Parts: sequence; structure tokens; C-alpha cells
Amino acid sequence: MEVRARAPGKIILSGEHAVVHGSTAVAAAIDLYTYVTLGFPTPSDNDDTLILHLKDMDLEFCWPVGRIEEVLPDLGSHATSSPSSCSLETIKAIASLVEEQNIPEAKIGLASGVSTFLWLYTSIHGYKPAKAVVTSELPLGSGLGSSAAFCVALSAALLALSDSVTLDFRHQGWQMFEDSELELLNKWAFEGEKIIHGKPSGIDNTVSTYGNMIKFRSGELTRIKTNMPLKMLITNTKVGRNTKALVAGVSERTIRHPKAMDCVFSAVDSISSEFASIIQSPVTDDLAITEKEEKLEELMEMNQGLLQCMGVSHASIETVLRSTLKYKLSSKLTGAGGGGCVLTLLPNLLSGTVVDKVIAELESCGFECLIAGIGGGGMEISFSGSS
Ligand SMILES: Nc1ncnc2c1ncn2[C@@H]1O[C@H](COP(=O)(O)OP(=O)(O)OP(=O)(O)O)[C@@H](O)[C@H]1O
Ligand SMILES: C[C@@](O)(CCO)CC(=O)[O-]
Ligand SMILES: [Mg+2]
Repeated sequence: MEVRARAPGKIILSGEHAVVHGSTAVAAAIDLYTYVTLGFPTPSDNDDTLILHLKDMDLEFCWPVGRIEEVLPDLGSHATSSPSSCSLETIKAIASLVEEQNIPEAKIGLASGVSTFLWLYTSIHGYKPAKAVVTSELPLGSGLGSSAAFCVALSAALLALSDSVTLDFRHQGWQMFEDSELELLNKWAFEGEKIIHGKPSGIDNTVSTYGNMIKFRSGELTRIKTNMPLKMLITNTKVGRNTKALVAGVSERTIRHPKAMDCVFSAVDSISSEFASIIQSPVTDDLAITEKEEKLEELMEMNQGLLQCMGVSHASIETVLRSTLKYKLSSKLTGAGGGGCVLTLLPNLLSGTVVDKVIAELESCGFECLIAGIGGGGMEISFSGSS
């Protein structure tokens, strides 16, 4: 039997980075997914390897399970369903297993994802042979939560083939976990994110697990529902960056200027709370929607200004801001910044011609634009008979 899990990426509408320091943030799932297929070989396959195939990257990694046991003698012998953190010592041992695979230098950023795979797999299934195949519709390292979608889809596939969740194997098509299982999955995914991010707030794995739209503060999620149409243009500047380094940079700035940064985080907290209450409050007509959109645009501009204060904007992001402002449209970076993706609010009554013009201008700068569906479902799995 084989399981396929999919987990969505996300956009952060308000509050990235500040959320790591206890402020409120608002995020929504998008309809772009990471897929993980997992299967165990049958005894007649006589296979004793653990394989990770990153299909889009055309990379396959393979470890004899005996080698994993040799390097990680404790981790897999206590294979468990209760999530715990990966110690520094274990991270180092895993890094040596990853190094043996000689990842090409140009793709070395994948090393943390591969380490996360080895850790999650061995923690949950021990030294059992298996094959995992990963594909993703998300651009990696661009602010759309690829790391979280990877951790969520992977943890889901691992748990689905463990004893800790009860599922209907005969069910055709996608199915969801129960609430307590989602909670367990989210905890594992968070531990995985820690290996990739260093100090994640947990917002990305949480929105990928539960889907829809969430308000998130200090590890607590509130599911929210928008009462107005919300259309965002996503512009990928294609400037590569890494969330771990950007999050660490903000923490260092906070150590240098604690009082000032505290004010910045508290302003972001107010912006996110206001953003959430505007989208949740009922609307009666187009005029009311326009009024709300104007407020949201102002909040996005304020949030972007504060992200600049945190040091996570980038020349490419500023170019997107300037280009969209020419059309009186407001934008902010989304995710960790430093390049990556930018959100632009597309008002309800904005003409298609203007949207086309903005996109053409942004694409002439070498950026990539997309309009993703916002607020869709979270993680789902499906079973198929044989591998
Ligand atoms: N499909 C995947 N396969 C393997 N590794 C992945 C995959 N998706 C993400 N990763 C890992 O996550 C890293 C990117 O994570 P990072 O947090 O820096 O960016 P992001 O999650 O796309 O953006 P943000 O955190 O700002 O939303 C990759 O370099 C890789 O190590
Ligand atoms: C930058 C950050 O706030 C969001 C990344 O999508 C990091 C986090 O919350 O873990
Ligand atoms: Mg990430």
C-alpha cells in the first residue's frame, strides 16, 4: 500500500517576523501544494534501503537502513508517535548522512530539507526500508511556505502509515485527519520546520495543516473566515533567500535595539488584529467592500514599512512596490522577505485591463506573477492499492 499526502503553501497577509516575537499574524492557505508519496517495499522486494526521490529536482538519495542505524543508533530504536525536538548532536549526525549523498553545490539549500526527511522518517518509522517521492507546485525558498508544506505533507504520509492515526484505507480520493490527528501532525511538522528554520513561530506549518485562514499568536491559532472577496497578486521576485538567516537577522537587531523593536512588534500586532477584524466583519454592498479594501491597503503599506524597519525588505521588493504604486495598488512582502514573494491587493472593482498592465510591467522586470486561490483546504491524504 502506498499513501499520498498533499499540503498547501501559504501567504502571510500580515505579521511575518513579528509573529516570531509574539505578535499576531494572519495567514491563508493557497491552492499550490507539495505532494509526498510513501510506500514500503514488500519482503519479496528484498530491499533494505531508504530512498528519497525529489522528483522536480531530478535528485534521488539512498541510504542502506543499516547505515542509518549505525549513525543514529538511538533515534530509530525509540520510533514513536510523540514528537520531540531534534538535538544538536542528532542534527550533526544526520548532516553526515546527508553529506555522503554529495548534493550538487547549486542545490545545497536542499540539505536542510533532506536532513528533516531523515529525522522525521527515522523518528516515526525507525530503520525500515521505504521510498518517498516528493513533488511541489511551490517555488522553494520564496516566501510561500515551501518548507512548511514539505514538513506537513511528509509528516502526514509518515503518520498515515503508522499506528498513531486511524484512517479508512478503502476510501477513494482525498481524506482528512481527525482533529487530534491534525494536532499531532502539526507538532511533528513544527519540529521539522525547526530543522529548516531554526526558530519558526509555527504559523506556516499550522496554516498548511489546517488550511483556510488563521490568526496566529504565540503558538495559538484562531480559525477565521473572510467576509469579503480577497484577491491578491503574488509576484515572485525570484531573488533567492533563506528564512533561517532572515529570522536570525531580525533577532540580532532585536538584541541590539530591544525597546525600538518592541514598539515595531507591538505596532505589527495592532495591524494584524485590525486586518483580521476588517476581513471578518460583514459587508453589505460594493461601497462597503471598497472602504474595507482601502483600509486593508493602508495596513499593508504600514506593515511593509515596519518590515523595512526589521531589515527584511530588498531592492527587488522595493521595485515591485514602486511598480504597483504607479497603478495606485498597495503591496507588501510575504513570508520571510529578503527577495521572495510580494503581495498586491487587487480591489474587487479593479478592471482586468489594469491587472494585465501591472502584470506586464512586473514581468518586464523579470519577475513572475500569479494569482492563487486563497483560503482553501489544508493537508489531505489518499491511499492507493499497491506501490
Ligand atoms: N519540496 C521540497 N523538497 C525538499 N526540500 C524542500 C522542499 N520544499 C522546501 N524544502 C526545504 O525548505 C527550504 C526552503 O525553506 P525556506 O523556509 O527558506 O523558504 P520557504 O518556506 O519557501 O519560504 P517562507 O518560509 O518564507 O514561507 C529549501 O531550501 C529546502 O531545504
Ligand atoms: C518569517 C516568518 O514569520 C514567516 C515565514 O513564512 C517566520 C515564522 O513565523 O516562522
Ligand atoms: Mg519556510
